[in-house]
Formats: sequence, C-alpha cells, structure tokens
Amino acid sequence: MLAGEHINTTEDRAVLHTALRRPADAEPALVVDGQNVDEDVQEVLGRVAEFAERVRSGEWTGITGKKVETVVNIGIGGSDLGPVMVYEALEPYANAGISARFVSNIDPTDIGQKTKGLDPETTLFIVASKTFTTLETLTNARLARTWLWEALAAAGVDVSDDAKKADAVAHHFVAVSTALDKVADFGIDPTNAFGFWDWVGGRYSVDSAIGLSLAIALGPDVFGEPPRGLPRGRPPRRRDAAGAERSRPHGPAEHLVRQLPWLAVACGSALRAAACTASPHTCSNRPWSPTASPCAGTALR
Ligand SMILES: O=P(O)(O)OC[C@H]1O[C@H](O)[C@H](O)[C@@H](O)[C@@H]1O
Repeated sequence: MLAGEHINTTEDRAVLHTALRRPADAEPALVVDGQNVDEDVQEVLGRVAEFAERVRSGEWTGITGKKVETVVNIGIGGSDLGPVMVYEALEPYANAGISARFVSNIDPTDIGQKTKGLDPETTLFIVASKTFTTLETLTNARLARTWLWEALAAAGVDVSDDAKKADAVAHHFVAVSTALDKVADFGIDPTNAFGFWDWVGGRYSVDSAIGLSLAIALGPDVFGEPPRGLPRGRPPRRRDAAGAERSRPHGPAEHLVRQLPWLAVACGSALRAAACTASPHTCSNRPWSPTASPCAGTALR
C-alpha cells in the first residue's frame, strides 16, 4: 500500500491515503504510475492552507465584504464524517472567530437546522464530494444555494439577475472534489476548488482537501499538525556525521506514529458514541449516534 501498488484490484488503483501524511521532503519521492505523488499532495495541501489563511484573516470575504464567520461543509460519508469527528474533538481550538457546521442528511431538516440563524453575508459553504454526483450532497448544495440567494435578498443584497446570483455563489461557495468539471457546472469557480485523487478512498480522506473546513476553523497548523507531529511542510531534519542536514526517510513506523493523535480523537469519539447509545437523553444530535436521526441507517453511513 505505502509503495502505491494497485492493491485495489477491482478498480485497478493504488490505495494511497497514506501519501497524504508523508513529510514534504520524504525521500525517495513517491512516484506512482509515473506521477510524483508527493508533489501533487503538497501542491494541493499548500493551496488549502493558503486559502484557509485568507478566510481566517478576512482577506476572503462574502459578497458584501464581510469576513466569514461560519463554514458549512456539505458532504456525506467520507466527505463528512472525518471532518465532523475532528471538529467535535478540537472545536475548543477554533481561534479565528469561525465556527463550522456540517450538513449530510438529505432530509431537508438537516440543512434547515444548520442554516438556522446564519448570516448569509458571513457564511461560506464547502461542497465536499469526491465524485460530485452524490444525490444527498448535490441536493443539499442546491438547497444551500437557494437559501443563500433568498437570505441575501431578504438582507437587502441585490441578487436579482443571473450575473449577481453567480457572483454570490462565487463568494460563498467553494468545493472539494476529484471532478472539477462538475464543480464548474454547479457554478463554483474551479479556482476555488480543491482537488484530490481517485487513490484516496472517501473514508480515508480527512487528511486531504476534504479537511478544508478544519483548516479554516482550526487553522492550517492545527489541521496539519496532529497526524504529522509537526506543521505540514516543515518536517524535522536530521544531520549526518558531518553536520549536514538530511531529509527524512519515511517508513511504516513513522506513518503509524503520525496517525496516533487522529486515532486518539477517533477513540474518544467512539467512546462518546457508545455513551450516547447507552444514555441517549444525555446526548445532542451526534451524527454517529444511532438515535441521532429518524433514518438510523443513514446516520451511521
Ligand atoms: O464524496 P462522495 O463522492 O460524495 O461520496 C460520499 C460517500 O458516498 C457513499 O456513502 C460511499 O459509500 C462513501 O464511501 C462516500 O464517502
């Protein structure tokens, strides 16, 4: 798996989410099917960090020039649960005045509840979908888009024609997907879309651009640090006998160590879910609680 062999035999693909956690200067570089995977990963994660900083600093604004205060991640399955779990665990570290909400259920109650009380001028939607074809996600994204136009109009913002509506979408929607052509069809500017690769299984994608909501709300360093031990792009250096810096080799042991903090978060979430199952009345509407939704099967997806 770590070497990029096509161990997904049904789809003849590499299974390479592990590459998301490789140090920026791991040697030798990971080349799979002629493609330098390390370069690809660092390029996208660099864009994620840069965009997150623009939102956090207020350089990126909504259509009326206001700083973003809420990011709403719209996704399901792997495009939802990893970020939800990490946000639940690390929410106290949100330090830029930006909170995150997560919409996944196709029951319109979900988007209704998650947009309740939001100021459209300070809300940024992230449509997260590996395929950009998932019914739940695209339905919720369309509902969110309609909510945005209606709520902006109610606030006195002119979104009366197609060009103004498109401008509103450009300011308030970004996307994470492997299907950037479909992102453009939805009306999201591809320059505000963050890609990943077919070799990242959805359920393992939290360390990819799918974690954009975390990078914005918690900060790129907090997002990048836990599974890696150090901020992304600044891996520890070792020195050889002559004192010269050497790049780090990257092997299975280091990979495991870099995952430990995330695993701790996952264990904490699993324990909370178990506690919620045992004592549902003490729990809020956790997406992984069997009691959280009228559609328990969907809730557990
Ligand atoms: O990210 P998407 O393409 O929208 O897919 C979202 C989810 O869809 C289904 O539930 C699959 O079983 C998941 O593995 C996937 O993560």
